[in-house]
Amino acid sequence: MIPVSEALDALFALARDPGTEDVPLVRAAGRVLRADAVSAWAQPPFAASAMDGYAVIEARPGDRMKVVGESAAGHGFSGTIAPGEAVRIFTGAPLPDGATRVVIQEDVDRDGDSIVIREVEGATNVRTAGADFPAGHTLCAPRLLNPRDVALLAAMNVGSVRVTRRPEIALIATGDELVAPGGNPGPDQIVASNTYALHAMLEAAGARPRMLPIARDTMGSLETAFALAADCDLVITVGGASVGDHDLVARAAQALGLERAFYKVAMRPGKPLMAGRLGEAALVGLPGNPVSAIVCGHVFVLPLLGAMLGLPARPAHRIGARLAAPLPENGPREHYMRGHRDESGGVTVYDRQDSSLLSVLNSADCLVVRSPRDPARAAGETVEIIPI
Ligand SMILES: Nc1nc2c(c(=O)[nH]1)N[C@H]1C(S)=C(S)[C@@H](COP(=O)(O)OP(=O)(O)OC[C@H]3O[C@@H](n4cnc5c(N)ncnc54)[C@H](O)[C@@H]3O)O[C@H]1N2
Ligand code: MOO
Repeated sequence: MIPVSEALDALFALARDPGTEDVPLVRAAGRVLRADAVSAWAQPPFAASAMDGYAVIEARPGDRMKVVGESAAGHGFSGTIAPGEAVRIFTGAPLPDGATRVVIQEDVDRDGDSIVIREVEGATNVRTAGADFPAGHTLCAPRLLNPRDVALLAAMNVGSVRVTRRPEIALIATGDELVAPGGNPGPDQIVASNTYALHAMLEAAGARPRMLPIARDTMGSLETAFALAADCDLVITVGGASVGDHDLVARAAQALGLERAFYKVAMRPGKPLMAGRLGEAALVGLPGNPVSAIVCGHVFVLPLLGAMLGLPARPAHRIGARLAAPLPENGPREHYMRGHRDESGGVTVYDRQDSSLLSVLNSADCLVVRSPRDPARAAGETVEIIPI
């Protein structure tokens, strides 16, 4: 058994770049930017009014000015303003040449084609050219693009971006006992569940998961499944990873030339995790117990996907949290305990931690990480959690 950190490093070493593609901006959120995006222009590109009012060259209360034209958003004033003149102006409109401030219309009395200034604020109500960002402003790669990035890229007049291609990831549930959800389980059968969680997690994290037919516990069925996954960047099997007579995944993969990186990790749940390289693809063999597979999804598969996408190779993000109830001493394996947080952020772990209990995982909102042999912890102590 190897420690979790070693297993993660071995997984990162298996990550290969799936290449890049260009996508229009409406498809960019959630993708990883791979080429710096540079703005060819400044924003705003011209000095603009921040308010509706009158553009003037300085002003004092009591000044009377002649209104010589109008500047609206999209239709500027073409002339130059002179002392004693004002231009009617609206929010977002270009500031006329020569103007230095905008007096808001609430502070002005209009009298035919003249105005009389009643009050002058401290603010000029002018957005200078480039006040938001200058020409050359750059969004640096690599970066996981969020909706705010997309807005900035749009303002930068970037219509499409170069991003990492979505890795193709095969999901292979294995086991004679499994039927797909909505099917008709026989007397000794159950419904495959964890591959559905993994599919959702991978899709949300930027991959293109491919749910393959459930493989039976035979070498032939497993080899067929691997053949269907031959063009994938990553192949994930679930189940058949342990030491039982019907646990054939490693044997089938080895027959196809698997170069194994590791087998068995000192963690709970997830001990019988296996990984290696199978042809051009990375292979991760997850344990079958539903909670084990999903915990390994958070601890190993999502960080591996992040590395494949070109993001920094790092473990699942952990934060500190206060224990709302005590914890017993931990055993020899790193433990990822299913827990939940109350309104004040205090964490309690569930009494039942068996790795078959999906209903407990479903109630949980975090994994409390216990290092090997972590001593008993009192309520109020801080522990590390992975929000899920
Ligand atoms: N003698 C030993 N037995 C076991 C050990 C061990 O060290 N020595 N390890 C245990 C641990 S820990 C785990 S985890 C499991 C992992 O076993 P496998 O990866 O071989 O998984 P299976 O035996 O195929 O299935 C385990 C369990 O999970 C159910 N399952 C499998 N796939 C799915 C799926 N896609 N959706 C829902 N449920 C699934 C399966 O029916 C079993 O109940 O081994 C322990 N045994
Ligand atoms: O490691 Mo198993 O994944 O404890 O149930």
